[in-house]
Amino acid sequence: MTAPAAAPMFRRVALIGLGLIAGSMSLAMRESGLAGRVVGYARSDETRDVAREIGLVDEVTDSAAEAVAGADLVVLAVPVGAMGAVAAEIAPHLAPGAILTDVGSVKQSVIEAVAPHIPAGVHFIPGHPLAGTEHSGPRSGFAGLFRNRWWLLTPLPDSDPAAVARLSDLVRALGANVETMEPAHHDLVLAVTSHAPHLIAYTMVGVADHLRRVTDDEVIKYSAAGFRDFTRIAASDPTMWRDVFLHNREATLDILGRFAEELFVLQRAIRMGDGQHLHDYFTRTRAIRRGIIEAGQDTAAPDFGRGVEKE
Ligand SMILES: NC(=O)C1=CN([C@@H]2O[C@H](COP(=O)(O)OP(=O)(O)OC[C@H]3O[C@@H](n4cnc5c(N)ncnc54)[C@H](O)[C@@H]3O)[C@@H](O)[C@H]2O)C=CC1
Ligand SMILES: O=C(O)C(=O)Cc1ccc(O)cc1
Repeated sequence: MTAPAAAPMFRRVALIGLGLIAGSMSLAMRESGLAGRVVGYARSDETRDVAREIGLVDEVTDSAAEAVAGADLVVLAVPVGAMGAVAAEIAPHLAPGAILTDVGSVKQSVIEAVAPHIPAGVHFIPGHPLAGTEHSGPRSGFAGLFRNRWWLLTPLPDSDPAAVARLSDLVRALGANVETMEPAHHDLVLAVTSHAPHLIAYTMVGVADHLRRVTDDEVIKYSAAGFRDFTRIAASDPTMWRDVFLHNREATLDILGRFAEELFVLQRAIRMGDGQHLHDYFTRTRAIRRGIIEAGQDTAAPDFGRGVEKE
């Protein structure tokens, strides 16, 4: 539950894309009266139909232009590879003085794709909630998604501080903690904490899938906790993650290079029977986990058991 708001912070909020993140924003904003009206648009008929059926927003429009007309807050919540095209489509219809933000997992490429389309007088403030699950689609959202999670904003050098403050207030009202960051730094940090780990999980599940044939499905039957955690991550939306890797290429490749080097060192320690090295290494990594728990930032997403509903 988010805290009830005395008065709406935005008169009309337009959500472009109606999946996990937009749906969760809508549910949280409506639950606590943060928006006068929440309107939404998604590209596929099926997603719009589901959103209407479950009452995800106050109104589902049949075009992005209709959704953003008169909105004082517009949120782009589509895969990062689609942000530029959506921005070009809505740009002529944005109201002067509106705040435009996005929730994409990558920041530099989204800024490059979106900013050139945005008319003067509209405040573009890129953002990224560090909150999510492996589920996607209009049925996957829930109001509590952002509670106690970070929401990073990467304002542009000429961003209006009053608009940044207004968006920060909304994000806090959704239950999140706000921090501002340089876009390039964001992309490097997220490559370490989210993007490379997702690729490693995808790879591990792929390896197990290959092995299935030789182990007669035992890797599935006897799935222990470690592997199950990987399968949760590797069930994440293929379109979203394809776009993340293609649009945070350099940072992800840098981190994966470092990962491979470390892996070789550990492989060698195993081959050489160097138990001291392994023990020292695992002692250091355990301290990192403990630090995360102590900081109250255990972001392990619970399994909400929702089906994956694609657009
Ligand atoms: N899933 C997660 O855990 C998190 C995702 N993000 C970011 O948030 C954004 C949205 O992700 P989700 O809500 O998880 O995705 P989702 O797959 O649940 O929803 C995406 C929505 O965008 C719509 N869409 C796709 N292309 C479109 C286009 N060209 N025009 C209009 N609508 C279009 C789809 O119909 C769908 O409604 C992505 O950029 C992702 O990187 C950020 C934090 C966490
Ligand atoms: O489900 C998980 O474990 C996540 O890591 C969710 C997530 C996915 C992508 C993001 O950009 C932020 C958070």
